[in-house]
Amino acid sequence: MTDSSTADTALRLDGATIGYGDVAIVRDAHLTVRRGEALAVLGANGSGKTTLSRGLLGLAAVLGGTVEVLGAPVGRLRERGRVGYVPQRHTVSGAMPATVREVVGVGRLPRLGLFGRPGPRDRAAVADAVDAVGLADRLEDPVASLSGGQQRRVLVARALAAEPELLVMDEPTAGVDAGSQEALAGVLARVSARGTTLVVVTHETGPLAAVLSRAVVVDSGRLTYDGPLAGAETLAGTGGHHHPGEDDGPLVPGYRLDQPRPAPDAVRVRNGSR
Ligand SMILES: Nc1ncnc2c1ncn2[C@@H]1O[C@H](COP(=O)(O)OP(=O)(O)OP(=O)(O)O)[C@@H](O)[C@H]1O
Repeated sequence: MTDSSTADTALRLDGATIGYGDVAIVRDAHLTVRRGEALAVLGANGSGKTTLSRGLLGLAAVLGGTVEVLGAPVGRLRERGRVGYVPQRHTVSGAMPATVREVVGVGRLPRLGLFGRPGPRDRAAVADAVDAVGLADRLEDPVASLSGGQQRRVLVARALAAEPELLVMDEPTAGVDAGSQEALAGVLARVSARGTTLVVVTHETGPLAAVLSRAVVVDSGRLTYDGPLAGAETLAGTGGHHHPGEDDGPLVPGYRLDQPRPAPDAVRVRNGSR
């Protein structure tokens, strides 16, 4: 528990257990994120990172404790545009005959009133979002004609178009070409500088290390680290039993946990589906 006032708090998890149906994946998580922070969520494959991020959006169930987002219990936030989401491994369907402007325009819909029509401010927000991800010259192009990395940038722009106060991104750099990774890092730096709170689930902090100041590590559904990004390297994926010098490589910068790793000497925390 902290003394942070609600107005300064973007996220508050208090003993939060998050999962699907009645299966708990993330257990007893305590976390307070102030507005404007840029948080990395690190951890091995299957540790529960995505589930944690989906819990912030009401896409996974809160089975215990509380999850508050922008001052309201998750799911109770009335203006949906205040929270943006870029889901995992998602590119725009190649079959979708839509232009970049159209796809990004969809992201603006939560900000339009009921029966609302886009006005100049909405059009400017869409153009700004596309500009921010470096695709202004592709505005009228079919998204299907873009590379995978560019399509991910379109999805980031779609989330930015609503001018969210909190932006949750799941593996934004995974499978993205180097040019797009650099562009994304620049976008996130600018968005963060504007005061938007960022939560970025990632396997590889390298491309975004300059943007992400704080990290939590999820290990078998438990938060095992919360602190500076640089300090996460001794804990992520090892349940806190890492010994310096072990041959499992640094996490930061350029850390990857998707490669086979030697088992830590201590028994890992039970992989909990309960
Ligand atoms: N919709 C679902 N229903 C039930 N269980 C699920 C569901 N989605 C994920 N899980 C389970 O939750 C656990 C954690 O998965 P999650 O996707 O949150 O991990 P992750 O850390 O994001 O992994 P990755 O890095 O591989 O994406 C896994 O055991 C997975 O099988």
